[in-house]
Amino acid sequence: MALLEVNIQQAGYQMNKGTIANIDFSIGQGELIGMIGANGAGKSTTIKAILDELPFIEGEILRAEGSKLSYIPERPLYYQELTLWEHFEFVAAVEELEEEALRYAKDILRQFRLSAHLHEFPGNFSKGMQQKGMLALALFTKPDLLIIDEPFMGLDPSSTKLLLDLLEEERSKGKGILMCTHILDTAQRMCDSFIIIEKGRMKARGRLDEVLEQCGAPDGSLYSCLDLEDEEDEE
Ligand SMILES: Nc1ncnc2c1ncn2[C@@H]1O[C@H](COP(=O)(O)OP(=O)(O)OP(=O)(O)O)[C@@H](O)[C@H]1O
Repeated sequence: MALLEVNIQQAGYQMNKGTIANIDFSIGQGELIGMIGANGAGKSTTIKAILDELPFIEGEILRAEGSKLSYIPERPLYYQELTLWEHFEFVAAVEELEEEALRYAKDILRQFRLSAHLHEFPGNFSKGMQQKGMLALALFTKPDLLIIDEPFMGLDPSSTKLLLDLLEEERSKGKGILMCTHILDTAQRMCDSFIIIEKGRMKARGRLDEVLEQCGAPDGSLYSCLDLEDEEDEE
């Protein structure tokens, strides 16, 4: 079976008031899916539904038995009283990870040029450093399924390149990845398939040529799929 099957009839922040509706897709091994949509379209809400963090959901979210999920939120979240490295030790203890996982963590942190900051508090890091720390925390647990909200936010070009390489490596090992991003040209190059969300509904789903066809722009790009007028301030 797929790593994740999502079938949301309706879900939202208030009982019986759906912010998102009719969203269904699945993620298989080695698949990288891009979730695309304007600000306020419902991408983060869809992720919250998958993580079972919404007060109200009608539908079904099925995970492959025993599969491990890592989620990287849009805004980095750290424990105030722990240093960067203590976060890794804490997660390793809670998840009963082998010593090998901590070695892998050190390797990712070195590549992200965070080795000199292991014993500092992430609350004092720059935005990009905080984001890299979160990415390393998600990756070192070796999840089967990775859900990432805006992974490129705040990353400098070399960190972006490194992240792209790491995601590619994870995918080649059979991991499934769901990524929300506004960086459309990168998404278009990297992702196997796309989910286009507009006003809380799934406007299109499939490979690039399929979503472009469904958006009525067979010769366009992902930009053509976004109704750029569809911002939250529209009444
Ligand atoms: N905690 C919340 N309570 C009530 N409504 C919310 C909450 N969070 C988001 N919403 C609303 O749900 C709708 C979808 O928001 P969501 O955060 O899913 O958008 P998004 O596609 O992730 O946007 P962005 O690209 O800006 O991150 C918006 O109208 C937003 O105002």
